[in-house]
Amino acid sequence: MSESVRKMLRAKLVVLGRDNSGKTALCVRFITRRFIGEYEHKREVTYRCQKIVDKEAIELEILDTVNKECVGPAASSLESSIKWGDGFLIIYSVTDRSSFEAVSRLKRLIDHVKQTLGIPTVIVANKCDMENGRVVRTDEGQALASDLRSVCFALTDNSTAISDSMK
Ligand SMILES: Nc1nc2c(ncn2[C@@H]2O[C@H](COP(=O)(O)OP(=O)(O)OP(=O)(O)O)[C@@H](O)[C@H]2O)c(=O)[nH]1
Repeated sequence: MSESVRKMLRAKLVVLGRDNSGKTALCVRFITRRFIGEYEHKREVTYRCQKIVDKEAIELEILDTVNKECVGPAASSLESSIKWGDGFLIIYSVTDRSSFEAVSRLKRLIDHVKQTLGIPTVIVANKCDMENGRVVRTDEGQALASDLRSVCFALTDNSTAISDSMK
């Protein structure tokens, strides 16, 4: 098939994680390549953008969720978001242990809803610039990612490192 008629690949990504872990900051940074301090935090937003992945253009839809618990009234909304997604980013803050503990629960829910263990999931350790406030060690993040058969990235959303890793 010629390049011009070839359909563009599409993927739907869902960004999950506890409140204040940095989901929106990460999405905004990914889309705009800038760290922006002021933005709408408490709203679920779907971003659309095109990126080049492995030399191929891909149209991404990125769902930035608001914090939803795996149990209780918000659970069905969380499950709907998971059903919608093709791939997942689970983000925690290295300064907040409860956000780290939420990662396993979210990953288990993804596996349960998708009924398979092979769903692409990346775990993101965020706020690595806040070394003084760190309560989750790097090796804990790596061990968890390995337990959950996921990839783990350490990021800080307001450094240049992220823009390089996310180009
Ligand atoms: N120092 C530092 N602050 C960050 C980083 N990422 C996000 N923040 C800040 O952390 C706060 C929470 O970030 P958000 O992106 O709103 O977090 P969220 O997960 O979307 O939060 P909810 O909307 O409550 O679910 C904001 O004040 C951000 O500016 C980071 O890498 N380093």
